[in-house]
Amino acid sequence: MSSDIVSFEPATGGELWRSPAGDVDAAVERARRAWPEWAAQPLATRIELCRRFANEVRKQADAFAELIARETGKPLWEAHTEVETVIKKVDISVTAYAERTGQKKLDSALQGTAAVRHKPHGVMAVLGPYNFPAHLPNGHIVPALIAGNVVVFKPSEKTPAVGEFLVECFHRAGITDAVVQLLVGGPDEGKALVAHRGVDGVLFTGSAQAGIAINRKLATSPGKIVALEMGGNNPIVAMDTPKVSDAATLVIQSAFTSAGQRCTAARRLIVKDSMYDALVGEVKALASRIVVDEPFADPAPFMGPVIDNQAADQLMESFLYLLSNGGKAIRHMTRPDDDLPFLSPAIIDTTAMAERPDVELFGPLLQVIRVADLDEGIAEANNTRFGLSASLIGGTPQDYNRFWANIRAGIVNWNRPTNGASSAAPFGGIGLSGNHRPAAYYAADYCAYPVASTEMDQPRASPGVGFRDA
Ligand SMILES: NC(=O)c1ccc[n+]([C@@H]2O[C@H](COP(=O)([O-])OP(=O)(O)OC[C@H]3O[C@@H](n4cnc5c(N)ncnc54)[C@H](O)[C@@H]3O)[C@@H](O)[C@H]2O)c1
Ligand SMILES: O=CCC[C@H](NC(=O)CCC(=O)O)C(=O)O
Repeated sequence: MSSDIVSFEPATGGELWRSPAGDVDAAVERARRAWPEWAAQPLATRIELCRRFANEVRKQADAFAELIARETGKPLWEAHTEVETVIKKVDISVTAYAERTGQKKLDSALQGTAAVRHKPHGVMAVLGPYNFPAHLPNGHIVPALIAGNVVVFKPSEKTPAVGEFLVECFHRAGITDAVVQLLVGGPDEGKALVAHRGVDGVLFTGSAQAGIAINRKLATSPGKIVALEMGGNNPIVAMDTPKVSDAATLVIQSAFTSAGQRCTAARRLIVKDSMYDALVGEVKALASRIVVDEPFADPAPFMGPVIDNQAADQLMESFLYLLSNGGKAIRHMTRPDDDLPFLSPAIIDTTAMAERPDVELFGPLLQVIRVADLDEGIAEANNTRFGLSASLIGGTPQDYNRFWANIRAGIVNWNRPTNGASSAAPFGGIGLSGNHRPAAYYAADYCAYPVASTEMDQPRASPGVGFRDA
């Protein structure tokens, strides 16, 4: 018998929400029964219901943002931006469905009509992370529904209250609670859902560790579509620029927005020797001005706590590991209260480390690596098994062309942060960051499969060669 799923407010440690884990078999069976009717609805009806969902979210925007801020610890202003992306996802997904999975027909007098159309897969399991508990699962759920799938959504065990709120908005919009179901649970329920024979697809956002476990589990189930959106060890490479202050701001935004809890956060500032003193000095000065506080504080903080004490402990340990293995602290990681997961933004020069661990340190911890030139910078940036996002700061258009051509990542930017990716573009990485099924605008691709047909309204055929005369 599994125990309750309980979520806590990171900023206070107080209990926020509690419920027993859900029944995986019952949820999948219910979804299977609901699928034929949902898939048979005209596309226009499914779109209309999703638009009503967006309206419901808009009506509840303040309450939703407040809950996101409480359950994740992110500042209220940032939680509001998450709610906005949830709303905007509907229009973007409608356009994406039409553009990427629309119908195509080619008429030919001899062969009839050649048509390409798309069909939904069936029951989609959506597994969500805690850092964007509404926006990222929603980025799978909405395209899946538009394409005609039904959804069993298991939110992160750390953010079930936001998951529940999101699902209730679908229900209030008139999408039944069999078409979008909430499944409360942790990794055990996640594993059971992934392996369930009634599930046709798994749309996962989370750590590389869990994504790899899912990939392994489904190695003998080629019939299930699997989209894995995982983490990164993202580089921001700084070459020469006279705009040091802007460059430093981009570095700070890349590394420390959401307390560094973004898959696209910059983990490594790779900086050309000639820029090192000026840029790192400015980044350090700006980092020391960052306000870290609880989500509703006035003045508003730049960042809140990390998700829980366990995450804070691991980040402190990682900082100390880097420090005791050749790293030089530029700005120490501090934790004012051992009982709460508030961390100060930390910066450490790891140039002298013989072996830098190629892991995702999911928090406000930026490593700095000094390089001689762009070629060394690109080589260092590619020195990772991940490949989600990468930015070049400064340099010339020729430098950016070289960077773009040689960097291994699904998102490559110039004089822009590594994070803050657009929902109107594909969003995904290579290596340990994803399995070549990018989300956001390209989510339409994995929510439906193409069916090719040739069609005539009457049987018409000639026997062809190799027949004797009748
Ligand atoms: N690429 C992206 O789009 C993207 C976006 C946001 C977050 N992330 C990544 O997510 C991570 C942070 O989120 P998290 O800690 O909640 O991730 P996580 O991997 O711990 O959990 C994600 C979800 O998977 C479930 N789960 C865990 N193990 C499972 C298993 N073996 N089988 C099935 N389900 C399992 C969890 O219960 C949760 O719902 C970071 O690594 C971050 O980079 C990636
Ligand atoms: O934490 C990971 C995602 C962060 C965010 N990316 C997106 O919002 C992608 C767009 C989408 O999925 O619609 C970022 O890059 O900051």
